Amino acid sequence: MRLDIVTIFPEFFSALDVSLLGKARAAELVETNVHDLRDWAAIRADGTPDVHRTVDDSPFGGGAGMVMKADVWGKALDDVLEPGGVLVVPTPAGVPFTQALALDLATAPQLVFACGRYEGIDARVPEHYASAGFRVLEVSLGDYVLNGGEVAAFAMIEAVTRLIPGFMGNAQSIVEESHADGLLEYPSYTRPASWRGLDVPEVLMSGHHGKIEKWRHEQSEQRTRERRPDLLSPDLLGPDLLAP
Ligand SMILES: COc1ccc(Cn2ccc3ccc(-c4cc(N)[nH]n4)cc32)cc1
Repeated sequence: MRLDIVTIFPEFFSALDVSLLGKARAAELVETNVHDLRDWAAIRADGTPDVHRTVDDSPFGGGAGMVMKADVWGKALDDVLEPGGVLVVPTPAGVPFTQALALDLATAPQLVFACGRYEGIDARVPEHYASAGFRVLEVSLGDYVLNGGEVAAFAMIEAVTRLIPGFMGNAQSIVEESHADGLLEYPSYTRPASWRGLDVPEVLMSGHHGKIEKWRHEQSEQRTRERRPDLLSPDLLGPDLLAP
C-alpha cells in the first residue's frame, strides 16, 4: 500500500517512524509519503508568487474562521492521487470510521489523507475528485471536534495498516479483537492469579477450552449490552428510513 498524507504540519507525522508502522515500512508493506500543502501555495492561481504560501481564505456567506482554498488543494491532490487511489478527508461532518471501514481501506492500493485545518477544506475539493471518478470518503473519528485532520488521519492510518496482511505478527489476534465480530472484547487477565484480593475467574484456569470460549463470548455480549447497546440494535438508518 502507498500512503500519502497532505498537511500543513508535516512534522506531525514523524511519529509514524516510531509506531508499529515503522516495521511495516521496513518490510515494504507500506510506502509512506508526507507532503507539505504549502509547497503548492507558492504560486497563486493567477500565476503570481505568494511569499506567504497562503492556504486559506474567508468563507463565502460569512461566518467565523477561515476555509482552506480549493485551488491549492487541487494542485496538491492532482500531483499526489494515483489512479485507483482513495481520497480520505477527515471531518467532523463525515461518516463514522469503523473497524469495517478500516478492513475495507486495508485493501486499497493507495490512501491519500487530506488533513484540513482552520474550519475545514472548500467543499468543492471532495466533490471534484468524486466526479473525477475517485473513491472519496469524508470520515469522522467520533462525535467531538478536533483542531484539524492530522490526529484523525494518524488514528485511521494505524487502524488500517495493522490489518494489512503480513503486518501483524499474530494474525489470529486481529480476528479475536474488539469489533472484529461486532462485539466488544472480553476481559483479559495474566499473573498473578490473585491481586489485591481480586481473583482471575476460575474458568480461565480450568484448561477446558470449550468452557473458556463460551465464557469469553458471554462476557463480550454482556460488555456490549452494557457499554455499546448501539452495536446490538439493527441499522436504524437503513435505506428505507432515509428514502423519500
Ligand atoms: C465547522 O466546525 C468545525 C470544522 C472543523 C474544525 C477543525 N478541523 C479542521 C479540519 C478538520 C478535520 C477533522 C476534524 C475532526 C474530525 C473529527 N471526528 N473531529 N474533528 C476537525 C477539523 C473545527 C470546527
